[in-house]
Amino acid sequence: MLGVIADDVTGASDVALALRESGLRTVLYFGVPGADVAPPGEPEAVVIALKSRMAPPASAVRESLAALRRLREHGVRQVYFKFCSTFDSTAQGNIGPVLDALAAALGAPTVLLTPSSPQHGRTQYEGQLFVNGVPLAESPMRDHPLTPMRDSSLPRLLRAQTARQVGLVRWDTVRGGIEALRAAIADAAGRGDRYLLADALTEDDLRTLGRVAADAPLTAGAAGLAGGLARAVADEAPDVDEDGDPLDDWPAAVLCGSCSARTLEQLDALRALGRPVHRLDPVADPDPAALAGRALDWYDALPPAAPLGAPVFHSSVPPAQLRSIQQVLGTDQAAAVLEEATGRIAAGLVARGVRRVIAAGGETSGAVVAALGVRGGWIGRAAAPGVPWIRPTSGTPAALLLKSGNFGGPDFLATASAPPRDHSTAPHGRHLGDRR
Ligand SMILES: Nc1ncnc2c1ncn2[C@@H]1O[C@H](COP(=O)(O)OP(=O)(O)OP(=O)(O)O)[C@@H](O)[C@H]1O
Ligand SMILES: O=C(O)[C@@H](O)C(=O)CO
Repeated sequence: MLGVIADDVTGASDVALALRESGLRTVLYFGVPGADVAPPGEPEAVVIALKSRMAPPASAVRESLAALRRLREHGVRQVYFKFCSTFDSTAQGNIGPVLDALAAALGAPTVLLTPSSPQHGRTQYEGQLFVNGVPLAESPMRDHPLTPMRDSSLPRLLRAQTARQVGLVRWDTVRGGIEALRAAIADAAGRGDRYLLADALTEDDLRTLGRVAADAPLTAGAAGLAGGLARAVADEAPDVDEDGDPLDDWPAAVLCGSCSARTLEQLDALRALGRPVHRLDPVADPDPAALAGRALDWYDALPPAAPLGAPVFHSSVPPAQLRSIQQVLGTDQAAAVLEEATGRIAAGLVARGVRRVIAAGGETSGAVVAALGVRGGWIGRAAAPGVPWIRPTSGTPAALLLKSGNFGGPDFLATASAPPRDHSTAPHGRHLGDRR
């Protein structure tokens, strides 16, 4: 069984989908499951979603080691550490410190890793990370609210976070095939390299890397290499788990905390459709309970049977406006207020009958999952690459769609939250009663 430790919840659903699509029966947990929780069915992969990306390094390490212990108790011998395909992290971590701790605990002499995820437009070449062909530091990630990425060199980024030796596996070596790659890894290990950042431009490259890492105790990266690894170890055609799929007529709501360029575009598409949109302004109302209360009052006042479509709650603003809000409240305080308010809104919406909760942003989704008390879920159909519907096994009757900030096309949120085709259903479900 393959065990995955993911540093945020949208990343966890992204990697869980990649594993499922590569043929492994996959179960997803939010947070480290209790010792008494046995995985349902007979999964071939277990993903544990942490919310450790932005945590202080010491607690990210503690949480990751707790996840590792639980995975080992479930019989996992091979571990994948899932971090963001845009290497979201600070100079202190948490990718380096978590890798150091996992590698030590698993006795992994060298660790192969890459954030490359071509299906999401992320590629690594000569150690540089590209986002849709643009160097990371020139992509919209340079304006990320919590982890602005201002360097595209992966070796430099990782070296700032670990004392261990970082090496590079160049693309021509990867293209040279399995044997050349194995020899290059052995050479690098002989030179003392502990982390090997592997160039990868295509799914084929990731499959080659996956085959070489198929027996390694620890591998790391984004969903791309996890898929390559899964394809190397899976021996059956992909299974499809219908249990994760919500019905199209379940009342939906959209909650956006991501300020990514793509999420802003998706919000514009929702506005263009005339969807009811409510903005959360943490400066006007820095008390999360009051901010959430006002949002739910707005929802309660919407005309129940008008075909307005799913309501949208968001705090997403363009970079300049974001900076001025952060200057007033402080970055962490603004995020904390908004995340708590968003969680409260999600819980209030589910209590009012919403059964499809669509959240944009990893931290935001983490807050939603925590507020709904969801501990685990089955992976359903993909609404977009890397974005599966999740059917929780506990905590809420609602299906969840947890979208990484940058994922999905411009119409993704509109399509995913589309009202049922026949408009006889109430737009946000207060007449629908209990579903399925
Ligand atoms: N108007 C705002 N002012 C200040 N902070 C905000 C504002 N809107 C959102 N935020 C915060 O910015 C952070 C956005 O991070 P989040 O992980 O949710 O999105 P993302 O980084 O775009 O997504 P991903 O991690 O999936 O790529 C959250 O902590 C959110 O609360
Ligand atoms: O790898 C990615 O880009 C995503 O799965 C993610 O982690 C965003 O938070």
